[in-house]
Amino acid sequence: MAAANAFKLQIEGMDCGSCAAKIETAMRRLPGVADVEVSVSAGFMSITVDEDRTSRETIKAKVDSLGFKTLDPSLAGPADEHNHGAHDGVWWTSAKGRLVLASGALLAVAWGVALLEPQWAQWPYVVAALVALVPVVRRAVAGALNGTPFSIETLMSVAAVGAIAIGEAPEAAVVVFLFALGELLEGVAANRARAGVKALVGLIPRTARRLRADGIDEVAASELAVGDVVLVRPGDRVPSDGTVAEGTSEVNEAPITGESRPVLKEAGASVYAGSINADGELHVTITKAAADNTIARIVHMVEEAQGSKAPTARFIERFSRWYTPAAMAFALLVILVPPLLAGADWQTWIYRGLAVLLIACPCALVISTPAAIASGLSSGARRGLLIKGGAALETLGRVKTVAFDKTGTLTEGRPKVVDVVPFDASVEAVLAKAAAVERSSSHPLGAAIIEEAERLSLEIPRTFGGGTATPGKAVKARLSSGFVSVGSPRHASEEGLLTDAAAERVAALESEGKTVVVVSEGKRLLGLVALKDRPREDAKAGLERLRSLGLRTVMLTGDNARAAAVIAAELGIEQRAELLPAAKLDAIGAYRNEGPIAMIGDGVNDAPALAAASVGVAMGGGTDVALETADAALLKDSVGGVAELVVLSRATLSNIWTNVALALGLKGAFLVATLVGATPLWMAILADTGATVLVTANAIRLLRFDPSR
Ligand SMILES: Nc1ncnc2c1ncn2[C@@H]1O[C@H](COP(=O)(O)OP(=O)(O)OP(=O)(O)O)[C@@H](O)[C@H]1O
Ligand SMILES: [Zn+2]
Repeated sequence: MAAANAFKLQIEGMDCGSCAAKIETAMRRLPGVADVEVSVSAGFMSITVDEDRTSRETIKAKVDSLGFKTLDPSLAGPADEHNHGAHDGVWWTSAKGRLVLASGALLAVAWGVALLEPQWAQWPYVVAALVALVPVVRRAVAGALNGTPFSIETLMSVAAVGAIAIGEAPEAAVVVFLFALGELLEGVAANRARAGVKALVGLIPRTARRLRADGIDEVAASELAVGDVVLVRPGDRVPSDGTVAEGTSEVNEAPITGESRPVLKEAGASVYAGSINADGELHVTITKAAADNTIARIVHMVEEAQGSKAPTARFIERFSRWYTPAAMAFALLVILVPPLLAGADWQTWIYRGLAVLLIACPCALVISTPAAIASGLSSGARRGLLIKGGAALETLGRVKTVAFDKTGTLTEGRPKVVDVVPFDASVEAVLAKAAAVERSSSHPLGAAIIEEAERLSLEIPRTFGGGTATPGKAVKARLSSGFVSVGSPRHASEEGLLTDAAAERVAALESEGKTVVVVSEGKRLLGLVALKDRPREDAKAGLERLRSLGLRTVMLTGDNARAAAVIAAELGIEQRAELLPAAKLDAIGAYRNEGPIAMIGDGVNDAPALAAASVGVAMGGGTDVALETADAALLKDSVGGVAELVVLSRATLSNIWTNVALALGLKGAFLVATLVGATPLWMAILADTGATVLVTANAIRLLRFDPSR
């Protein structure tokens, strides 16, 4: 069976960003490899390969031969089982850590020998340099054999061997030690970011109290099955996603939404694994197995997102591909030109050329972007701002216009019936027939009508065959008395159903900010139902903050123009109303021509609009739809979260540029200093290792960044 298989390998030891390119190049040279993507920040490789042509073992052996270590996540157990990746142990237990220790110790010994017996000192330094150099040279050779001759390791090997050759062994030893130290540090930012998100899973309790007919079992939370009922006492964390079967309590959902404000939960409400039950006892019916819990999926999504490369990261990777050979060529010129053309001293210029090689090392530059993005995504996830990749994050940071859907986004999405105006039927008949038709619709207006009919204990008639909905217009179904349609006044007047008197009533209701639907049977107008939705509590403040960020805000709605104008005026936002679904897409397209646009919707009936925008953001407290549909999701129901998303994305972008400037600036300064002979070799490596430290520290700052201020 010839099967192209896609699988993932966890890879340990990828700290310098160019490692990814090196592995990808080597993989593409293997037979049967269709697709490969390596993520340094997430520490894994996704590969699609025909396993008849190249086996999984060969692939692993190949990756290992390049100087990394592979772990098979499918062998390591499910993702939530403390599969904390390679870097969880203390640093000195890792291969890189041990190398740093060994190389540092040898360096110290050599230094001691130099103090006591200066004439012997050269040799201990050579040993110290070679020991730390062996793994580097091995990786350089493996890279060269697999299609990446110009790697960071090549730069390093040439520089160190060259230094030993010209009798500068002490400097060579310090340089390889600092290089090893830099490599150890390079993973720190990404690891901190990864650990920050993983910690969320740690909030799920390990055990649960499962209710049985005759008592309570204490079971592992991972063993809970859908349908089990568990007891959650005050102070306990919810062990798995579920719905409240019994009891009332305030629950803190901070692990999901990032907002530690108690939410009242009653029978029927959903609760999420990891949230804390504050005051009452709850019986919760489990609806998700451990691996499908919302919080586990969020962590998984963030890890995937950290793995996908942002455009800037791709650019820098491509850049470093020609950068390294160019740097080597430049170093060669530095060595050759002054002695040959100006008769300068060879020893001096070889020394300076080698320093140029070290300065040219691109590690700091290569990690500048992924380190910042990993931190930014992680920081967001812990505040209920879920961004599904570096590309979405970059777009969010550049957005010019923010468009909002009205229902369920700017408003609470729970409209209430406020007036029923009967024409050719009783109030009860209008509501009951409308409710019957709306049963086949998922529209919030429909839900409100059904709720009102039920509140009045009306008998809702039966329908024959399903209903048919015309999105943005109406929904229709057949009752025993005939075809009943519930729809927008505009649709009704197109159908010639609206009398002048009715149209006047509609206009009057609409200018009070209400949404009116027309209920008709055949060609007979039965009546009108007016509904009203409330703006979200923080809608006004949230929009103001967006405008203070220099963004244009606009509300796009299918609702009537009068009601839209009333709400828009209240919130202070531009509006476009009576947009049929296709017209919404056109409007988004038009804004998009002027610059990147973000569309915010509830993800339920506006998925096409979210997809049409430069970046789609779904808002809806941890619902599945919100999680799956868009490029980003707000896990808290707040308009203010949109501004936080933009602020966080902008901060991440500027963090990236600070990193790039730090890396390039430091290199530039060292380059000048070296050419005029002011920098010794061992200091030249600081141009890269030092920059790596600065870049890492700067990226980590994002983890503590608070976008709500
Ligand atoms: N199931 C339905 N029942 C009654 N009226 C409907 C239904 N579906 C659509 N309509 C009518 O069409 C209009 C536009 O609907 P549409 O779904 O496009 O917008 P919306 O969801 O109400 O508002 P927004 O676009 O802000 O989310 C509604 O205001 C209503 O008058
Ligand atoms: Zn480097």
